[in-house]
Amino acid sequence: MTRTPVNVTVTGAAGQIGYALLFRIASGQLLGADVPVKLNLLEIPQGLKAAEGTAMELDDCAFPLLQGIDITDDPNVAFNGANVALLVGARPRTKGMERGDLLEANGGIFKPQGKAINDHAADDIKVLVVGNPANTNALIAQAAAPDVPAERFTAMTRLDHNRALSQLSKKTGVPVSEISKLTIWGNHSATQYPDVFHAEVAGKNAAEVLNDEQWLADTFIPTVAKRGAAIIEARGASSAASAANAAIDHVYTWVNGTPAGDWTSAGVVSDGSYGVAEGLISSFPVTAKDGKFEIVQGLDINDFSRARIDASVKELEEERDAVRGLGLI
Ligand SMILES: NC(=O)c1ccc[n+]([C@@H]2O[C@H](COP(=O)([O-])OP(=O)(O)OC[C@H]3O[C@@H](n4cnc5c(N)ncnc54)[C@H](O)[C@@H]3O)[C@@H](O)[C@H]2O)c1
Ligand SMILES: O=C(O)C[C@H](O)C(=O)O
Repeated sequence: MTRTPVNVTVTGAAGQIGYALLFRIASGQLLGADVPVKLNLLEIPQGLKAAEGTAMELDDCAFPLLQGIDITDDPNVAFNGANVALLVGARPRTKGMERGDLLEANGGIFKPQGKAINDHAADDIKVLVVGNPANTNALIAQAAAPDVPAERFTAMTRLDHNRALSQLSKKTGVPVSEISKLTIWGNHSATQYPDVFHAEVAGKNAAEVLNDEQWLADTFIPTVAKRGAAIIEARGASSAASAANAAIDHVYTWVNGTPAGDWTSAGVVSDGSYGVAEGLISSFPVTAKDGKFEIVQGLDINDFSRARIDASVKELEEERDAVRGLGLI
């Protein structure tokens, strides 16, 4: 193997998403089957021992692409030279915690991590925030990294995108491989808006194929938007393997590009497109080319979509204002 390994930093490495993610990264699914990787795992002190156990298992897989594993509880060490950073570790909401408390607790994680990325990561750093509230955590990290181009900070809505693909496939009987141009707009929360109006199902407009606004409003949108809660209810724990899968999809697409004639969804810094306030990290339809996401331009937004996009963006604005009030951005 002559190629220099890509440094991939994963935070929350000892958590359930970490466990589903690390083996796939090490086997080449994140970046490509010919790209060697070095893993840097960041955990809090209580998580270090479990992370060491996972590293032992990674060793035991003898992955040809895995060129080393470092484990630390110091963000300055974990992000040193990082080319890709997956920010998974976050503070979950616990009993009695208000929304402001949750944002503040996560600010205490994502602000120093953003600063460590600013000070120590490689020039080509790409950041994906998975830990919730993902969009606003990404905003906090991005604001703490003024020397890194803002567009390198992204938030994960690919899981929502994949959930929407699957629901549409079930409804229409058309395989997911023949569904394109779906969009998740807004926040990775229950206000998100999965939009089929530009989607194609076996080459035909999805909304016309469905011809059922009631199903969209009463079944499809809530099923996708509340899927995270449904998984927690069923499993007693939040989605892990599907979240790890979406993180793999997000970064693989970012690095290797979207297929011709299709797009995906990602939380990216708004440039004001579609009336989304500039600077918010909101989900958009995006293409990826040459290692860059670009917001798909020129889509007609009907009244049904406009109201739902605006509602989710309003929630993002409220979260932004709350973290601004807390001095986190
Ligand atoms: N965006 C999405 O689509 C999506 C989907 C599923 C889950 N999530 C979110 O991902 C996050 C992780 O989920 P999980 O199931 O792996 O949780 P988990 O509780 O199993 O693991 C989280 C890990 O993060 C670690 N951690 C906490 N603070 C840290 C810090 N400051 N630095 C490094 N590590 C830290 C913890 O020790 C723990 O090992 C949660 O916030 C969850 O809500 C997001
Ligand atoms: O962790 C959660 O609250 C749910 C998660 O974001 C998901 O969409 O599965």
